[in-house]
Amino acid sequence: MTSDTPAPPAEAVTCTRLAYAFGDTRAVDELDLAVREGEVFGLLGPNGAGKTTAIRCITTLLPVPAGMVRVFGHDTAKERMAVRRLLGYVPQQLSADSGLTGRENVALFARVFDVPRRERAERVAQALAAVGLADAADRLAGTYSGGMVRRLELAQALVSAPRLLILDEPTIGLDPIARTGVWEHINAVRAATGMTVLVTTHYMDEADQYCDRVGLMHRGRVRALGTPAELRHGLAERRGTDTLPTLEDVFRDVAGSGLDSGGGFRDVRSTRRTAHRVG
Ligand SMILES: Nc1ncnc2c1ncn2[C@@H]1O[C@H](COP(=O)(O)OP(=O)(O)OP(=O)(O)O)[C@@H](O)[C@H]1O
Repeated sequence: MTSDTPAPPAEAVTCTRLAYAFGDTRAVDELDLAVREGEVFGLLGPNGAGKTTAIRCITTLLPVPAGMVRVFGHDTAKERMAVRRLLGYVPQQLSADSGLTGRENVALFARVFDVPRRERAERVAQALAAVGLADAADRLAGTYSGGMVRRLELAQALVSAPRLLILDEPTIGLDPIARTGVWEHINAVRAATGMTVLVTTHYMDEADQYCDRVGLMHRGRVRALGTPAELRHGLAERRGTDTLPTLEDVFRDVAGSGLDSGGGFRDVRSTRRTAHRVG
């Protein structure tokens, strides 16, 4: 490569033929995926597509029985601790404690992730401010709204200053205003730090609006990959239509009839009801 050729973006996450099965269920089926450094990448799919299982392999919470996963070049099977130090993870399950204040919750994560003691108080305050919770920091998390709880969990993941932030369904169960609030804070932090964000969602409209690129996952594999605009224009061209299809149309096109039997997007009943569970 000559010196004036720009280097291709480094890969934050690389999955090569990643497979994971629960008994006879192939949750992840030879998945190939590359997330570029600095992008917001959306892994989209209906319930059961294999998104959470893939994410758990990437975070090292599940082993990699077949294939390979690398995070910033580190093999998750061989360098588990190195990988864990690079990432912040907000799981679908509640990770905040209702009996602690927002500040105490974030401080707990700062201790677990070995943030140096002398920096802790400032880093905790910065993480809370980054998600708009500075004023509510000393209230019990049990008094927070669903959107505030999600932002608190975001602060918990951010306090270790990760290079890769992984969010599993960050807006599930939230009302539209709270969903927008969560995304605005994710974007602001990304813009300020340049961190890579890998997010799973089944909300196609959010992915369209907030993700740089998306991978449409169905039955354990990514079936289409690109920017939301590329995928939508690609389908319009294939159909020879002037009306721009939605990302959900694209998904239905690549998943075919299998989508209806496997669960669509509109009938997803899964609501996290975060505030209720914290309270
Ligand atoms: N612990 C488990 N034991 C058995 N089967 C599982 C387990 N976890 C997931 N599965 C199955 O693996 C497949 C993929 O599930 P996964 O949770 O990864 O999908 P998902 O796309 O994240 O869906 P959701 O949005 O509902 O979380 C599904 O068929 C699911 O039923």
